[in-house]
Amino acid sequence: MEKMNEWDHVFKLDPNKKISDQDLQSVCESGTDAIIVGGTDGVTFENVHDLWERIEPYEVPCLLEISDIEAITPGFDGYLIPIVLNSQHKKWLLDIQHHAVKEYGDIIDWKSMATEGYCVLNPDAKVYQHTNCYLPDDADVLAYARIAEHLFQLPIFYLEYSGTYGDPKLVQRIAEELNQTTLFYGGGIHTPEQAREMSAHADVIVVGNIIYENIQAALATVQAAKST
Ligand SMILES: CC(C)=CCC/C(C)=C/CC/C(C)=C/CC/C(C)=C/CC/C(C)=C/CC/C(C)=C/CC/C(C)=C/COP(=O)(O)OP(=O)(O)O
Ligand SMILES: O=P(O)(O)OC[C@@H](O)CO
Ligand SMILES: [Mg+2]
Repeated sequence: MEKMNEWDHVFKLDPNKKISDQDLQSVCESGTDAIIVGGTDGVTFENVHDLWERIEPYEVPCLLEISDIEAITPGFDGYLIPIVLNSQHKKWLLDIQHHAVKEYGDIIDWKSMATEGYCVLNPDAKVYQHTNCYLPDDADVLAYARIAEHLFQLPIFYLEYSGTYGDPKLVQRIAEELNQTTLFYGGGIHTPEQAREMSAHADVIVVGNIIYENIQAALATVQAAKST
């Protein structure tokens, strides 16, 4: 499995969105530490496989964030398994994962898997609604971070604001708390200033939607994160 604790910046590509060959090349050769392929809806075996085939020729590590068991495609450098800590439904915390392991446990290469403890903080995000989250206050988030590190010993705690820029003070507070668990921050990073601000606290920043809106702005986040 890739050394995620050495990363600063990753791009997240949504298999359900179109990207030109030129933009994909720019993303893959940007100097980002890795590409994560993942999205909440419309993720299929076909669109994941198609995107993987286009990224595979580049040197950048490429991981699949599994959101649908039907879309698992072999060949990725690693696989990220989300669990949504602030979901109100056990389905998104344990049941889907349990079903997958019960079905495929004999063939899983455990070394290529890493679990992400998501804490979703934007009520307007698709993932928030899809996984039936509630909005935790700062004390709740701190407790989830402590559970991630000390009780579950998760490799990744993911502060997810998908679609909107989050609260740097909260990210700072959570970063101060985590030692072993790698802190991912994702959501609304559109400028080098935002990339720098969140990189000052989070171990890894995740840049997603801006790739599809303004490729030059997306690319500018890489150096910003790496220079912090
Ligand atoms: C060949 C090979 C590698 C075999 C492997 C064997 C195998 C079957 C392993 C499976 C192991 C396993 C335990 C799998 C679990 C599978 C699973 C379905 C887990 C559920 C994950 C989950 C809780 C999904 C919910 C949604 C979620 C958290 C998605 C993450 C992506 C995300 C937040 C995207 C951001 O949203 P976006 O879609 O971009 O939103 P916008 O469009 O609004 O931007
Ligand atoms: O798409 P954005 O808002 O950049 O968020 C990135 C990532 O955290 C989404 O899962
Ligand atoms: Mg997205």
